[in-house]
Amino acid sequence: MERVSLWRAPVAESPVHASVTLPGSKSITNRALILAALADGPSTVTGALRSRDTDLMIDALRALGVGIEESGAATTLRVTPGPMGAATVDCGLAGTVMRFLPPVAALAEGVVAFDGDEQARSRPLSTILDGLRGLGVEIDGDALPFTVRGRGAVAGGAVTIDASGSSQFVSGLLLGAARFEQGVTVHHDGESVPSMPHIDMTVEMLRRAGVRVQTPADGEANTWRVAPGPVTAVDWVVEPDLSNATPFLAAAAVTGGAVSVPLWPSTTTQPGDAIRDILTAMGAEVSLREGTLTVRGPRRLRGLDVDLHDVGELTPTVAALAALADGPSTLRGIAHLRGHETDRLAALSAEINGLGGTVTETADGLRIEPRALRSGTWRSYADHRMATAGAILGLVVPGVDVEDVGTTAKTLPGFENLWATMLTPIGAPS
Ligand SMILES: O=C(O)C1=C[C@@H](OP(=O)(O)O)[C@@H](O)[C@H](O)C1
Ligand SMILES: C=C(OP(=O)(O)O)C(=O)O
Repeated sequence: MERVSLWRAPVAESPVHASVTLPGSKSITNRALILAALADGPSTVTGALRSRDTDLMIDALRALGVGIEESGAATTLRVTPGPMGAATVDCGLAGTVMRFLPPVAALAEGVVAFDGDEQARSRPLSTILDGLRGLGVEIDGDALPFTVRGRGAVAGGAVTIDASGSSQFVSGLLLGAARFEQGVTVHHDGESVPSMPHIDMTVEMLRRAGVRVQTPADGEANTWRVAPGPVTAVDWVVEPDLSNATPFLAAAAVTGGAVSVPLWPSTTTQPGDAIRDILTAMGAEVSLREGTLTVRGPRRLRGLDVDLHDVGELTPTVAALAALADGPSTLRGIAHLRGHETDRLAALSAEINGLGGTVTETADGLRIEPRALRSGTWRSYADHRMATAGAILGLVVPGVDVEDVGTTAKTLPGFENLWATMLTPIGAPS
């Protein structure tokens, strides 16, 4: 039987005081790579995240025929578009790869075969594959593995999809659409679309690349339109990953310490920015001064009732915080998390309850009653954010063994070292 590695989450012996610099955003990096691959000339991506999800994107684009070279540093990439042809794409467990690349593959001349991790085969995908079929693309399959029969051109046009399962269905269709003959008009019909800031990120980056985009804010409800036209090469500068900053900020909140994250953008479409309001609502003191975000933990962490529909990515961090609060919490609006890396609602309730907590799943979220937690194994389910949630609990619950902490490499390689450095008292030898 395969042995799963266990990582004993370090306990914070005293309130955590640290400054933590985070690598680039996964979501911005993978969008920049796609837009650079479709651009009318070479682009650079500075501050790119290098992690499993972004390296899978790089490998896939290279396989399609795009030139991607490191320029001086691994985080500075020079991207040179080229003729795209037949390729094999490994999506791993990356939603951004499995949903953003099929429209790009449709523009290649040749068969592009997609596959990914076993666990990725159950992530929702048919919405975007059917959407592409509606735009004239030939695809075999409805989930991983599937094949796109690229013909070097896509007709494009209007398509109606139900994107209530993932914002990435909308983002994926929009990102490639300037290169479709008629562009695209995506109309959403269904329950509300989650993770809207991520669609705003897509729109903002398309506009920065000179693409004309209409959004529901321009008047037509639930409708996004991308005009056909060139994608301008841009020198992208990637912001730090604010979602990956949240476990570190949570460390201040649960230990009554102070953690700073430099280079916090003053305005951003990253959903991680919402952690400021969430931690404030839980009683922490949060300040953003001269580009550095600082969280000072409260003496008592309050429970909260919060709708995370727009920022579902933050749920594992918020659930860990809630499990350590002094009153009950309700996290709502996140039914779509059942289709994330794992069913995060089931995983969070099983694991917190496994440590003695009281968490119940609701139709669209979690209800968390704080309890004194005890030691135990914390399963990660190949989910980077499950692993970091276990690390947060382990700061104050001795004896939490996180399974497969290496899964954090999906978006944050070297997480354990960053975590250990955060816990090293300032001035102590590291
Ligand atoms: O477009 C993106 O970069 C992302 C969109 C969101 O997906 P969902 O809309 O499926 O939640 C988010 O959770 C994911 O981590 C990244
Ligand atoms: C949902 C997530 O990832 P993905 O991009 O694989 O959907 C996430 O990072 O929380």
